[in-house]
Amino acid sequence: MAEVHVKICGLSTEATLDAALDAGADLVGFVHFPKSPRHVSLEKGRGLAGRARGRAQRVVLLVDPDDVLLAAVAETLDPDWIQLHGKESPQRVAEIRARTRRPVLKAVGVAAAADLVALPDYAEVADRLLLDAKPPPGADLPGGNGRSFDWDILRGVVLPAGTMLSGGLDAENVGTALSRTGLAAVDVSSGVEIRPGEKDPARITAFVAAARRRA
Ligand SMILES: O=C(O)c1ccccc1NCC(=O)[C@H](O)[C@H](O)COP(=O)(O)O
Repeated sequence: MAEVHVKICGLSTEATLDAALDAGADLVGFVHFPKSPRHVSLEKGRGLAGRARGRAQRVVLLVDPDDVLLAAVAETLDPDWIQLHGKESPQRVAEIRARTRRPVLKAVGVAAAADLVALPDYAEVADRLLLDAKPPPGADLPGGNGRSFDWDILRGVVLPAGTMLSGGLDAENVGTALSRTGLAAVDVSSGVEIRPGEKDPARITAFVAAARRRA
């Protein structure tokens, strides 16, 4: 059985980035979205992304970025992936991928089976999909809310290889989530934090170990 791919998202300090790298995370995510408690400036992101180079795939997380920001992010952080967590259309995803010449991880919000209808169009243009719990109405953040969706919605659904499961995961439930969905890649933010924006090295280590154990 292929090893589970683990992404730790919303890293904003050298110490917690090092914890994720030492734990063996495959991808590390840096949020550039000022409303987020995990937001990092482009300069801070440059330092973190540089620190992780060669040790994990570096993902910069953007929400409905314009072309000016995209150019600045590509130049400053030189990310391995761009994660799009906003309302980007499939056409915009294709544009961003072409413009930045970086692989794109497109987040799709899931609350009900109807939300899966959009997946084939995004799968056509994005390099990977990330299935996250749809934010509650009026939420400040499009992601990073520590909420999960009903994983049984995915039962019997054929998903592209590499599709990541996200939303409300932690060391306690990630094994069950992997077993129930059959996916082989997970992403976490809140579930490895002491409080919003403050990652806990011990929880990061525990999450990676639990994901690798599966259920
Ligand atoms: O993490 C954030 O603060 C964030 C802000 C704006 C857009 C997306 C954001 N996070 C995206 C992620 O990839 C999270 O890891 C994902 O939504 C899961 O979050 P959580 O449920 O807290 O584990």
